[in-house]
Amino acid sequence: MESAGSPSADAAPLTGGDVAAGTETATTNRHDVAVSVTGLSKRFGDGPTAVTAVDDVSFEIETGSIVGLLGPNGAGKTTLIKSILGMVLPDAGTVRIRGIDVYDRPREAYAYVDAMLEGARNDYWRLTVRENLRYFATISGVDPDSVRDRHDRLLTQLGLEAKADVPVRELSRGMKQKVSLASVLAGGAEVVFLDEPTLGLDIESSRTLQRELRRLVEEENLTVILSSHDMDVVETVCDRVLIMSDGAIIADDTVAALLDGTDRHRVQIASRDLDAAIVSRLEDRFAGIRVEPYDRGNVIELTTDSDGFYELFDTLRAAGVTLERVRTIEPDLEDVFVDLTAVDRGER
Ligand SMILES: Nc1ncnc2c1ncn2[C@@H]1O[C@H](COP(=O)(O)OP(=O)(O)OP(=O)(O)O)[C@@H](O)[C@H]1O
Repeated sequence: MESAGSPSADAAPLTGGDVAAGTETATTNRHDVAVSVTGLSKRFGDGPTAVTAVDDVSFEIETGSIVGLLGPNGAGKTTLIKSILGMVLPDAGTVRIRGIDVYDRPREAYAYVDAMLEGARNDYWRLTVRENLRYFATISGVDPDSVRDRHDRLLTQLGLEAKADVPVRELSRGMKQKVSLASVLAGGAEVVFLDEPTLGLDIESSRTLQRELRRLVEEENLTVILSSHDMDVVETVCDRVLIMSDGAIIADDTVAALLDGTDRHRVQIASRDLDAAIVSRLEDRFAGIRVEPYDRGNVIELTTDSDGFYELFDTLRAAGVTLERVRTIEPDLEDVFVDLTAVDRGER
């Protein structure tokens, strides 16, 4: 594992110190910003096959908030998170955690941070659940006896109380996932990175976990950076969303603003006149259309922009289709995501 603490000599110089003065006063005043990333770039390889995984990315994350990181496969999310965590050495850029430059003062900066990557972390399967929490508190530099109340609360909130003294290897996958999350939170980290935290959890466990995250953010000022392909989780739990595409951040806003700003409209239309020929014409024009039988006709559901919306109704009118049932459906984060990433790839 590469470490931010020992940048290799051939790495391009980092721009540490450009953003804040680095004085104690500047550092203290910046504590409302938990994470600050400036001009971060990372390329893999050389020549024509080189990939720019992270391309001059800058953002700040406010203390006591949950920020979702979304993007299609290969967008650069993992590279970005690993660069912030010092597991990948970026070619350029600055990362500060609570005002402390992670490349200049890694020990201090990362003292506040913990992470769960790829949906899990290395819990010790032979140790019990509680022993794991004590172990991870200890390696975070915290006396486990001093955070016993926190551990009790985590065990209760995550439904692990009855399993506290059971070795982790005997637990179900979902339970292990919860132990992973509890371990990340066990040492009192103030900033946590969670990659796919709800992967493999049943709906109930996923909701419990989401509630617990919100509680920790609201009551304990925890800061969470969460990446997930589950849009429902992101929409429900995040204060703000960063959407990445091709190494760049193409949207950075609250969930509400992203939903308000989207030109995506989802509509469901049922008619006995929607026969196979018309459905086929619509399928040629609108990608991702859903079709189900309805009486002698069909019910169709599709998502499109304003122009597509007008075109749809013009087509139906021209074909003499009687609209028996029309239902518009509020766009969700998935619609916004598809819209923005399609525009970025030049597909719309
Ligand atoms: N170690 C590496 N060596 C070479 N290329 C890499 C390496 N790690 C990532 N990449 C490339 O960098 C780009 C971004 O990858 P990254 O894993 O950061 O994306 P991601 O958004 O996390 O994707 P996913 O959602 O699939 O996990 C991809 O083109 C990937 O192939």
